[in-house]
Amino acid sequence: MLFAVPKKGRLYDHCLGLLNNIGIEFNRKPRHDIALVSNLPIALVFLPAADIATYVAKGNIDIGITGLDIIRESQTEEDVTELMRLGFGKCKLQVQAPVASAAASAQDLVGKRIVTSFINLTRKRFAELEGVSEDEMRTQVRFVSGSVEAACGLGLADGIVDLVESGDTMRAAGLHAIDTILDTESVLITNKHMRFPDMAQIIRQRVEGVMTARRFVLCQYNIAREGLERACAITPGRQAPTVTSLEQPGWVAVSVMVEKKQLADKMDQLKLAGATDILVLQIANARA
Ligand SMILES: Nc1ncnc2c1ncn2[C@@H]1O[C@H](COP(=O)(O)OP(=O)(O)OP(=O)(O)O)[C@@H](O)[C@H]1O
Ligand SMILES: O=P(O)(O)OC[C@H]1O[C@H](OP(=O)(O)OP(=O)(O)O)[C@H](O)[C@@H]1O
Repeated sequence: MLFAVPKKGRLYDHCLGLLNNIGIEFNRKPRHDIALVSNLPIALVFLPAADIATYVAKGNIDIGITGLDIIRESQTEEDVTELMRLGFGKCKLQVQAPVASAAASAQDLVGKRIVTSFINLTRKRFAELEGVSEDEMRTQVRFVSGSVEAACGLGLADGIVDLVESGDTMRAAGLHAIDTILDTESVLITNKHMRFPDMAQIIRQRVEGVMTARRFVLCQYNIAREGLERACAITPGRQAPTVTSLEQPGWVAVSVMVEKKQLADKMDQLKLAGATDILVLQIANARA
């Protein structure tokens, strides 16, 4: 099975970390864009993130990781199957204009000059704003391959469409966002005629396990049996809490998965409900 991974850029480190966490072992020789996995029948193919959706859609690659923005821009959503969102590479594709200009909404840029690396999504958005087909639109959309944020300052554009995460690049260029075209993140994709469905399922389950482990912690606490019902309502767990007896009569120990973002609140509530010795343990991996 051929598995495409971004060869550089924003997604590269995240992808290497993920491959490591799902137990994929490989040795990539310098300047080689293909690496055999030693413990599964998989070859990793390192490609520009921007091309991965096309390779997967056409069936030249079986499974891959890329951004949702790239899937939409390459117009491959009909041919690729999203296996799961991966929670990294999160950012927004936004229309931006110079802070010093009069443009306060994307509508104000209709008929003007827009520069972007996302030609198709930009044309679609401005055709919508103009209420005409893309062939009839007045707005001029020009492609540049990088450093898009420089285009307004250099006089090539009245506005740009580019990705924004922290907003630092945009602010440093004297721009501000006036419209959001897409919220994007990394996605694990395959194609409609996947040649190795069993292997894809294994990869999906492993990734799911890693993501669950990142999202949840294991919370353990002791509670008097009469407080158990209230405590279980606070921490119902994914399926149900594990309850074991303590040597101390009338007391039980509870072990339960809790979402990290709710943890502090849940611990406060458990304390109020009479729980003691509340411990929190990291989960290294998980499988439902
Ligand atoms: N600032 C960002 N924050 C989060 N994710 C981003 C950010 N910039 C890009 N991405 C995601 O990473 C993908 C690849 O972008 P990146 O700029 O790293 O590409 P690249 O392969 O280095 O290409 P290029 O040479 O054109 O910059 C994007 O399509 C998007 O999904
Ligand atoms: O909101 P921020 O956190 O500043 O991130 C946004 C920047 O990140 C991306 O570019 P990248 O740095 O990957 O380089 P590029 O311009 O060469 O694509 C994007 O094109 C923006 O320029």
